[in-house]
Amino acid sequence: MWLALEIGNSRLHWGLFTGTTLSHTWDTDHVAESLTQQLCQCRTLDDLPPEIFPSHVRNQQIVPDQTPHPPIFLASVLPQQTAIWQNHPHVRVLTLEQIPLLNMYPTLGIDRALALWGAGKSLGFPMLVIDAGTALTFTGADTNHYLIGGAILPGLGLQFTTLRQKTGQLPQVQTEITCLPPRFALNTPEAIQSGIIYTLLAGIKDFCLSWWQLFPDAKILIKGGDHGLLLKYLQFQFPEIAARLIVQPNLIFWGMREVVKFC
Ligand SMILES: Nc1ncnc2c1ncn2[C@@H]1O[C@H](COP(=O)(O)OP(=O)(O)O)[C@@H](O)[C@H]1O
Ligand SMILES: CC(C)(COP(=O)(O)O)[C@@H](O)C(=O)NCCC(=O)O
Ligand SMILES: [K+]
Repeated sequence: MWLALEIGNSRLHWGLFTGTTLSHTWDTDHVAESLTQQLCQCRTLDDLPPEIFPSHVRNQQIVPDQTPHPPIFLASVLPQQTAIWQNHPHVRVLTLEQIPLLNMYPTLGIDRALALWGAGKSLGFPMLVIDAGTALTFTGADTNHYLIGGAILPGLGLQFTTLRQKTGQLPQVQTEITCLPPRFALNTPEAIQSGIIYTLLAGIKDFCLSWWQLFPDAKILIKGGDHGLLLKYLQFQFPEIAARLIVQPNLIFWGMREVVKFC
């Protein structure tokens, strides 16, 4: 048994594996430094505090009582959180060197590399992964596992939040709406929704078309906290693109499973 922990910019993503079988996933908030001591002293899974091992997972009784603390394989894009976890006796920090993708650059996010590796190994290369997380990223590799590259932009939630935080009179607006706003809006909330959502959708469409120009018929997978919303909006606006995207929220864990096999 082992735990997979991905530390993203918004939250922690957990996976519980038995061998290569992913049995449970859950998300938690980032960990406060004050919890570090307590974490280091946990000897069994049950010792883990509810902030880490929430009751809705614990109550499923997926692990017998007194199960020794399993190793935690950690992939993080947040140095402050890595610092909190890396001295934990059960934590093993994964690095880019362990991922067999070719042509990676040193500052590539390990979340992007792992998701792409997991997607490609499971469903075949060429592969493009769209991660609709805090940031929205595109990351692609060709048939030879050679990183073609990608792009990074503020994610859906972040676009709304930044607009509010960095302006004098723009409100926080709902990211979740039941139908698309009018393109040319006559009130502030809908003008913000129109601007962010239509440009994001046009951008996603453009990246997908560019990918299919390079690799006709190649797969595109989508994941991340906002994948559901973006896909829903995409279905309204560009249904033919939406129909070709494959949803797989657990790509990171697929990638970690591939890498951990060799640890
Ligand atoms: N329960 C939630 N907590 C935080 N963010 C959420 C939640 N549900 C959806 N989101 C959306 O998901 C985005 C973060 O995506 P996620 O993949 O969890 O992030 P990361 O991997 O970067 O930590 C947020 O910007 C927000 O718009
Ligand atoms: C682009 C990211 C911020 C995405 O992080 P996320 O939104 O998934 O939390 C992260 O992958 C990162 O810090 N990357 C380093 C730069 C790069 O990949 O080129
Ligand atoms: K992520």
